[in-house]
Amino acid sequence: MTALSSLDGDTIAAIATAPGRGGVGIVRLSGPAALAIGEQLCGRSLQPRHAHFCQFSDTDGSVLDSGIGLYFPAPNSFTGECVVELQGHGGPVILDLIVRACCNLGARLARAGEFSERAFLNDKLDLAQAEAIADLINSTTEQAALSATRSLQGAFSREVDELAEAVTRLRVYVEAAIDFPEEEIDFLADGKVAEQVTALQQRLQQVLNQARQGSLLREGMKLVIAGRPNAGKSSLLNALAGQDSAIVTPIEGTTRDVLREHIQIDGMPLHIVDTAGLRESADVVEQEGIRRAWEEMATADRILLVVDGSSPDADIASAGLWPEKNERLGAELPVTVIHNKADRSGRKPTVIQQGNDTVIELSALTGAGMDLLRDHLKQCMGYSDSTGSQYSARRRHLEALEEAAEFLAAGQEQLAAAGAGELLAEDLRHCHNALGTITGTVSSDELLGEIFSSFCIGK
Ligand SMILES: Nc1nc2c(c(=O)[nH]1)N(C=O)[C@@H](CNc1ccc(C(=O)N[C@@H](CCC(=O)O)C(=O)O)cc1)CN2
Repeated sequence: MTALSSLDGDTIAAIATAPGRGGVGIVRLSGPAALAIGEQLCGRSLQPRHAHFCQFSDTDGSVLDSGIGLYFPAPNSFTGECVVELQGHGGPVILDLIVRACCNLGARLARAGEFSERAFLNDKLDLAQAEAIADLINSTTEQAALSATRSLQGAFSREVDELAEAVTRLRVYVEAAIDFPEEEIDFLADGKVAEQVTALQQRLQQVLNQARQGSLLREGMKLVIAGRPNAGKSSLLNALAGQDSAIVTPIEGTTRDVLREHIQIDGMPLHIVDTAGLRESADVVEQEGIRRAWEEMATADRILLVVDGSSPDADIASAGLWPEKNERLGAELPVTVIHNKADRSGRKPTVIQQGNDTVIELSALTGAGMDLLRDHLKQCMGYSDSTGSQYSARRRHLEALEEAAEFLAAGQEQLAAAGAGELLAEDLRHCHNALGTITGTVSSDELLGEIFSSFCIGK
């Protein structure tokens, strides 16, 4: 882990614009010596927040480039430190020369994410906002980009902070009640503490639902297509992807390895994995493909179990996989059974709810029923394109929210079972800490290192 959780007083430099060629390229300096280095390079004094056109000169006086010098005095800058931008021409060689000149004057090369990390450590951004910067830069759909912008502007952090404050208020009340042991039970009942915990749980659930949607936009849903050979798995992949990415033949066992496709359904990113047909096989290559199929299923957000619906034993064929599935992956798997080949079975495209299982009749060949499947997948993931996501979120945030919810539930149980204020107070404290890891009021060097080192250099 290289990232530091404290500021080291160094002045850092890096190219802030994308690698490669562009009209303009920016070298950014941040730290106490940024102004001195910037003024030396620009050969003139820099007024705060003024764009100065100047020649950027090396230490030996030779002109490297001409461009704009821009000075943001601390603390009113992106990092909260003294920042100087040298906006030159966007060529990789010339920008490297400018960075090198900065380093010759006392700056050092910035690590990945170090500008954002400094902005975080100087309280310019909280952790969720800093993560939103990376998510904005890396977003692949319009929806994902706009929700990352909302997170960057603090929409998600505000919700989390409000929750954390409400948890603290309640904890303070409960702790005060503990200080009066003989009246504790009354205090807890009078304050309607149980009701307040329930209200908190509901609010947390709302934030969690929003965050799930936001995380989905970033991470995408993993959909694994599985089933017996020749059920039409690859045709289903092609129908979803809208192109012939999988080789479809009538020969059993055509897909021997896993095939991956990335698509989006109304802005919801989907990682589709097509797998080898599940059957007993003596062929070692096929066996390996089948082993990988099970491996992919174990980490799926949803499995589409494809069955040849035109075969008289369609139901048996799907049921036939279950003992094996339960044995290998456990019973709690998100599965949708696809009765494919509706064009041959003559059944109408429909969605049927069978207990916990959903069965969809469709034809990957003609496309009949594919819309039902797409709607079903959006529904499964709680994705609605009409509302869009209010903000972006990461898996890390979901885990923290889930942990916070578990502590609230545990606290609620303590209260119901024993009216025990102390245990509730302790659960509320843990709940608060879990929420704090989202915005970074609670963080470790390790977590910060992990987050910022995955940013690009110059960010
Ligand atoms: N040229 C340039 N463009 C850029 C950036 C940059 O660093 N340089 N950004 C880099 O990511 C993004 C914009 N983000 C920024 C965030 C804060 C401040 C800043 O100076 N904040 C001060 C002053 C605020 C004010 O005057 O209202 C502050 O917060 O105190 C600048 C850029 C995108 N565009």
